Amino acid sequence: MVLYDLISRNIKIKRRTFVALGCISGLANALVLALINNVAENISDINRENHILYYLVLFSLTITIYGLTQQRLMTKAARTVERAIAGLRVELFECVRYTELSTLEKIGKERIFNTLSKELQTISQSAQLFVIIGQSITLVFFTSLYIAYHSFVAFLVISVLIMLGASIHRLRANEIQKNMQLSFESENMLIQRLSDLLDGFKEVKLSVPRADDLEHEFIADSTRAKKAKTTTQTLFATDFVLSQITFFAATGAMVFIVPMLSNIYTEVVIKVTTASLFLIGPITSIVGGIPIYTTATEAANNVLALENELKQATQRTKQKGARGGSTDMRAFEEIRLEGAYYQHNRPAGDRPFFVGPVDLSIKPGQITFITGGNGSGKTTFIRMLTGLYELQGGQILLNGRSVTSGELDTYRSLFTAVFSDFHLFKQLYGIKVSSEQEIDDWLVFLEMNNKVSVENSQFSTTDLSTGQRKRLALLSTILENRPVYIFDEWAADQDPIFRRKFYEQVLPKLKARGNTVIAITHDDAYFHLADVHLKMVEGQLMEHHTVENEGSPS
Ligand SMILES: Nc1ncnc2c1ncn2[C@@H]1O[C@H](COP(=O)(O)OP(=O)(O)OP(=O)(O)O)[C@@H](O)[C@H]1O
Repeated sequence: MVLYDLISRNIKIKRRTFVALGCISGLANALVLALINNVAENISDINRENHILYYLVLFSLTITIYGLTQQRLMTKAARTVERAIAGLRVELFECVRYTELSTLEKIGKERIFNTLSKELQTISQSAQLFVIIGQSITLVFFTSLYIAYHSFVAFLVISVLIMLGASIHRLRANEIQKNMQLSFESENMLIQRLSDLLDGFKEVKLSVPRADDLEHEFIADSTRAKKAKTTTQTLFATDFVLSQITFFAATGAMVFIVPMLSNIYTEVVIKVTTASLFLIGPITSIVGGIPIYTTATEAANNVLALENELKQATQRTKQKGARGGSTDMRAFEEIRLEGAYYQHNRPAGDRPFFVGPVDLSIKPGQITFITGGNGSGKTTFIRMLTGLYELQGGQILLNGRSVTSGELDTYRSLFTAVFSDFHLFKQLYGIKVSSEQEIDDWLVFLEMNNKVSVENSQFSTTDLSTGQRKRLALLSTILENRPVYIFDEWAADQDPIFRRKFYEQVLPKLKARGNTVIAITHDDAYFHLADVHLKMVEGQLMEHHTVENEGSPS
């Protein structure tokens, strides 16, 4: 049911149309049986009375009706499921988009990739199965009616045995579900190992022990996935065989048991036996479809679980209706942190790392440098300041007014950043450029005009050195023209000449434009260019003294 609920959540399923088409197709299918039985039984009479053409036309008509309704049913089901999947995909994308960074870090990108690709695909592949199972159930229903019409005892016997077969699967549903969950988790790990291999390809190529170890872990995860899947498939295979045996028992019962329980004629025995044999197709479809249905149900559970986790963090922001992108923040008078605090929880036994409490005031047009040792908390602090991490204590005041969690999206649109682990978007998403000339001028200024051009809001290439890619990331932020610029060790990958240009020309240009700059840097040769110089030591902002007597952290 969870699968049906997920699919029908956002789209209106025309249940009546499906039921009507299913009934017509199932009935047509059962009629084929009745016709064949009838013609076989009365073939000599039919031939004598020249009625064979009549039956042939009826037979052709029945299979035509079956073909048309079945085709329509399958197309409709595929369309419905694909529409639902398309909606779900966008919904999940939106959930990820609106979720908080800390939630994303907790969930892990492997699970998101796996759910958005494989799990949705599994659900999509189950579309035709719904039709086949639904239609098979209809067929079993009509054939059972046909049997009941000829012998109620035969109907009872076959019903009991079919129910017995169905209950075999239910008995082991929990074990199947447990193994499926195990294989989903192992597959998430496999994606992580594969990312390690691809993202860290160079490092892996350089170290045989690392490559061996990685492969060893990959094989272990793969074996775990294989075991879980094999166990599931074995359970399904056993179920299938047991169900088939039950079914053969039902057919056998038609000739061995039913005549003993009731006084029926030979031709009735033949009819109910033929009918029960006719059930083999639909029952095989139903039993054979159970693994796909169960896999799809499990996939639906995984989609829902991920969505719930994402929504818990997202709902609050969305409900309050704040959307950063739609608000154009061009100016601020002061950003003030009061007692700002954030704590990273770490595995049991490890001491949590916290930054704060931080008290700080940032004024427009100020250039602030932040220095500090590795792991001292600079990046965490920047994430707190920019609203990427929601504060666990204290508050952010924008122009004297406290920023609520619902306003974080709007608040975040004050900032643009090139992080140390920056991502260069090939397309300039969400950036409106006033003129092509502006881009060309900046490309010349950043000494990138001979390497890259921008056409249709896209960089002609991003296959560049890290330093060059960083210059393009810088260009993107410049074109965004947000009030506050964050640079996390931006100049670290630049040659000395461009490094100088960054500190002595880019930063002053931004300042002249009225932009505020907060840069994490260790380039002590340029410390004198900062208005404010802060130092992070073990999560505490220290030695925050002014450099040129302009602006000071409070
Ligand atoms: N997502 C996280 N979960 C748990 N701990 C984290 C997380 N991110 C950072 N930390 C821990 O917080 C501490 C501070 O990390 P942070 O990245 O803020 O330091 P940093 O000063 O920017 O370091 P670096 O100069 O090396 O980039 C580190 O000890 C790190 O292990």
